[in-house]
Amino acid sequence: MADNNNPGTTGGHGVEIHLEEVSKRYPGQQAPAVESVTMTIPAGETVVLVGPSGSGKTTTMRMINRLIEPTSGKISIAGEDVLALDPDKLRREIGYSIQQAGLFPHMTVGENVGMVPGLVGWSKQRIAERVEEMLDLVGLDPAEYTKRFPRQLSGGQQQRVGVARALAANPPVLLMDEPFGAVDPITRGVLQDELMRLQADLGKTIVFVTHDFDEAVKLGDRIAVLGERSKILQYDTPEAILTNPADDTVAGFVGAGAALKQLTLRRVRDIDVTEVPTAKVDEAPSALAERLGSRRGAIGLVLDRRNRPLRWATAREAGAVAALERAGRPVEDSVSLASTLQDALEAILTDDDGVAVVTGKRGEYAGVVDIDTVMNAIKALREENAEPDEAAVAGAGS
Ligand SMILES: Nc1ncnc2c1ncn2[C@@H]1O[C@H](COP(=O)(O)OP(=O)(O)OP(=O)(O)O)[C@@H](O)[C@H]1O
Repeated sequence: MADNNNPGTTGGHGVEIHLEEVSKRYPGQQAPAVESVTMTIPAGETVVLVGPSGSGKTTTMRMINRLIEPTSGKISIAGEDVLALDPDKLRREIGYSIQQAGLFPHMTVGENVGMVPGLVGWSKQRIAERVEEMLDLVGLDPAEYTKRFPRQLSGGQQQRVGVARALAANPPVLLMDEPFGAVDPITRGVLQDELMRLQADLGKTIVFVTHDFDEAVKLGDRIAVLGERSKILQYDTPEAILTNPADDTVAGFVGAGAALKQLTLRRVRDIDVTEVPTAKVDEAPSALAERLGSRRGAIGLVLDRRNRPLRWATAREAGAVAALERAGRPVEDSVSLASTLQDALEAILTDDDGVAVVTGKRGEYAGVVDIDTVMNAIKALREENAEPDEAAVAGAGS
């Protein structure tokens, strides 16, 4: 599976994983921990398993690399029967990263990262290059960290090394079991962003276990919500689960604020921004006042010579100054087209007039968003993810 002739970071593209009626009954247990799970994890996607403690997430994941042997059922990776492979060889071809990084304490960072490439017979030279490349990839300076021991790193740094180690032999599949569970929320957010950035380049097939639904929404192309014995309660995109939970249990797990969580899935560029009257800073104040007209409370923007937003002003405020550079109040905050709708909402809620200015790549004015814009986007999302039969009814007239 792993393409060992390709030491680059873009080889080892994801492959499909398929579980067919997979069950696990631990010795001495009455009930199975996992009962007859069937699911396909598409090549190159990140699938997040979420569910309450004890639902069997870890057991399900560990059966994929046979750290736990299934009692019955079939598992294939890229069409190959996993249960027919040598388990040691299998595990070297699947990246694995766990909470608290699981680094070997008596080995240096470099030795930890280079371990699997060493086991599969890479030359010393190639391993050294790979270690350097991997540490770079996860944002650790190789010169500073290669020779350190895990205990000489922060929790977040250890997690980064854990990810570097999982990726080192360029596996097509990565299994991640609550990899960011042991770090503080801020570091966790940073590590999640880094994983998303990495995955955009690498296109691995990632199976990720968490009990944090927000993490699942952020990272997953698809989410499998698991109930007892790993029963799949819903397996769908984050949008679909948020807008249309399959049953009350899923709804409970999604939790309060499902509509708000959807706001992290959409970017400002995905919605229709609106326009307000504008004037360049060296125009006469009366020009802006005229464009704003007599509508009470209407607000416009003063732009600098390069079209960047400078100040908010009403017609009255524009009329009260000799030059627009002193009209109204400064634009303190803006969101970009790449910002999430959640960021936009936050900016709207903290703005005195309830509007957020949107800027493009070079900071140029691109429009504004207000609460109506965001509400319309939520409505559109809801319609997009309506039940199939609702959609059929809606579409029947056309
Ligand atoms: N080695 C074992 N022997 C017996 N029972 C086990 C063993 N490992 C796990 N179990 C049981 O199997 C069930 C599923 O455990 P598993 O760790 O897969 O759940 P999980 O969803 O990952 O939970 P958590 O979120 O708490 O980590 C639990 O009831 C657990 O007690």
